[in-house]
Amino acid sequence: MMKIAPSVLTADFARLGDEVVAAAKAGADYMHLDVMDGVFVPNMSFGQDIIKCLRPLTDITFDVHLMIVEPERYIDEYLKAGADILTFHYESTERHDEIIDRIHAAGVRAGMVIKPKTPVSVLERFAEKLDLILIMSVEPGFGGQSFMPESLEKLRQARALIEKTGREIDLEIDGGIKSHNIGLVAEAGANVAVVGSAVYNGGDYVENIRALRAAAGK
Ligand SMILES: O=C(CO)[C@H](O)[C@H](O)COP(=O)(O)O
Ligand SMILES: [Fe+2]
Repeated sequence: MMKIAPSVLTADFARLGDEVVAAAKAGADYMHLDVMDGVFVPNMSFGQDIIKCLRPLTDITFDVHLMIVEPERYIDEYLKAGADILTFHYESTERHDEIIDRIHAAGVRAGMVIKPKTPVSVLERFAEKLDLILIMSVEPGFGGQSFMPESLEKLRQARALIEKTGREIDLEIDGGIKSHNIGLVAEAGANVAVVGSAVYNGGDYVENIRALRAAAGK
């Protein structure tokens, strides 16, 4: 079953709480929260205080995607704010093992994400302890970009890596996912689809999520 993780990046930030609750009620599996610092990516979004305010509004799984340099500086803040899955970029730090261990020590699931130009092979030495692998199918920083088809091969490689571990690891895809390509990413091995604009940019959220799930074909 494909999990749908709406990204609030293109939601109405003036009504952020309502937007999160609406997607959760519309049948989302995870809520994908994109944190950007204006340094790791050329854009800023929101930080731990906003997530802390959203936390009491819903019990949906908070899937936090950190796009910040040296995430080791802020990990504890996001753990306290209520992340259920905390995912950081391979490219953003040199302290990968320490970060994963600190996330696990808080009883939270740890994820690692790679940008489009980073090969899946960098994940090999961490796969044994990751709970989620995230493949970016756009350059991180902005919602509403087009899906990069090269990421299908990376999904296949990441799925093979996950199978080698014999562990249950979510394989998530993020960027440009719509009804017309969600079936392809499902076939390539993704079991979690981040969907920003296809949920929040118009239409009814229940219908948008239902259409994506149907198009995923699983
Ligand atoms: O991490 C992200 C961008 O860096 C977002 O999660 C992603 O872009 C979602 O938006 P859309 O589905 O509109 O592409
Ligand atoms: Fe994201």
